[in-house]
Amino acid sequence: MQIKLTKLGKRYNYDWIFRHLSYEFVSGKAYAILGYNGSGKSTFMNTLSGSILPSEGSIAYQNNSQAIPVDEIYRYLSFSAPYLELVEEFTLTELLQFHTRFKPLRQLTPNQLIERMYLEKARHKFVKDFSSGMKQRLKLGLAIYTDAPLLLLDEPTTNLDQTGINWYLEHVTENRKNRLVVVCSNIAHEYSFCDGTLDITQFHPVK
Ligand SMILES: Nc1ncnc2c1ncn2[C@@H]1O[C@H](COP(=O)(O)OP(=O)(O)OP(=O)(O)O)[C@@H](O)[C@H]1O
Repeated sequence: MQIKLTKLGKRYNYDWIFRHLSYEFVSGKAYAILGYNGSGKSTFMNTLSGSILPSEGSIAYQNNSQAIPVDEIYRYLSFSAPYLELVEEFTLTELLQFHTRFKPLRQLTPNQLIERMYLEKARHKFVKDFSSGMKQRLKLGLAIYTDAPLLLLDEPTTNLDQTGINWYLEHVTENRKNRLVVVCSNIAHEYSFCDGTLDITQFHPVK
């Protein structure tokens, strides 16, 4: 997966969130999008995922040298973010059955994923009854272990304790090979494994 951004800009009403942003993301590398709260990291991530359209400039996606139109890019990505909801009315087993109908896992069964997330005891529990840390481990497990060449992680260690943070770092680093990984963060340990950084504040328009 390769993503080329050319003079990309996004504004809400009269406010430019970022502008004149040209950058290239290449497969096999991990990148951190940095910036303080409210600086535009999530807006950038949502533009990258194709869920919001840029106000100016362009994004070109390529997978195995084949151009992917923006309205198809959702097929190639997995995404975890605090603002993306799990289907809470399902039990864990039902949720995994549902998820894998749309997106396959990376060479493991739903049962093996449950074990890898240390959620065996919650197999038949409704997701709405999970603790916030369990929900976050589930979101990350689904994103990291979905077979997609583009992995997008916004604030990945939200609600995780130190054990959960170590778990995230172990699994994301084990599963980043041959993929493009983009992490939005302002916490150093979340992106310690990244090869490149992009500071979104450098693309704020000068007032
Ligand atoms: N739909 C929207 N309409 C208008 N303004 C918006 C909208 N979404 C985000 N914004 C504004 O865009 C700016 C950047 O928000 P964004 O959520 O991208 O920042 P962030 O860097 O991800 O913040 P945080 O670290 O707090 O998650 C903020 O000023 C926010 O109010």
